[in-house]
Amino acid sequence: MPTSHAGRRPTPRERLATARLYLCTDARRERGDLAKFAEAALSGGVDVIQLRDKGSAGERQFGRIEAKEELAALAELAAVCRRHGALLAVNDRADLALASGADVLHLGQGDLPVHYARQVVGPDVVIGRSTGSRAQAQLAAIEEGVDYFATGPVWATPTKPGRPAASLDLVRQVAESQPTMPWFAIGGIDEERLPEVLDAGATRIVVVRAITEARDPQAAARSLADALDRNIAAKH
Ligand SMILES: Cc1ncc(COP(=O)(O)OP(=O)(O)O)c(N)n1
Ligand SMILES: Cc1nc(C(=O)O)sc1CCOP(=O)(O)O
Ligand SMILES: [Mg+2]
Repeated sequence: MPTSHAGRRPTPRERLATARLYLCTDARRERGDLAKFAEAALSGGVDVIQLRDKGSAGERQFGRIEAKEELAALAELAAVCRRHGALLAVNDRADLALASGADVLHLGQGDLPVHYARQVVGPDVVIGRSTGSRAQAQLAAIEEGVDYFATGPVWATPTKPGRPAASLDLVRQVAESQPTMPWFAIGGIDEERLPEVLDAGATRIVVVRAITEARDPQAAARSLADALDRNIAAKH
């Protein structure tokens, strides 16, 4: 547990300030190995883990996760995150962020407006925003109550079907606008493509398949985290 902030546990916002690798995962209902998977990903260097379970079309089909099951999965993740000093994020639902004691609530463009979400989760929970264009990113960067934003999809991705690629140009534009809040590139990013994202000016990324579908999630997270660290070190 990091205790560099005058011996006390750093706040979610303080931990966000240094976060560079953000993972979204489903509840792994098919495999039943959520805690083990999260342990591997966090050991590999993931800073933020978001539960994002919209259902799956695997061998056994799962619909979108229900609230009670989502809370149980969040409790499993919370225990692992606590051990690693990592941030736990809830997707879409302010009520579940409050109920689970999560550190982060991530809101899309169609989700609850931020000022209502803030009333539900309180002042200390980090709130993130999805953006898919330069205009949305510019708004999010100054939106009251928002602590970080994600921008993409950089490449079209089966994880978010039907969403056309925003391209590396969006990453370049956002980087050039020098937002003062943390921002992450998302969508189609893996170890192979990471150098292009970093060249375009991102220093933080969100991934799904690059870790959830890796044969060795810990090694996959480690490779991404190391590359992000090298990039940050080269900029100083
Ligand atoms: C960190 C992060 N960034 C973007 C998203 C996408 O959010 P949204 O646009 O609301 O889409 P869904 O994930 O809800 O399908 C995210 N979840 N997390
Ligand atoms: C959940 C999500 N949101 C996106 C956005 O652009 O807002 S792209 C995305 C999926 C990213 O998955 P992968 O790393 O497997 O490509
Ligand atoms: Mg959403």
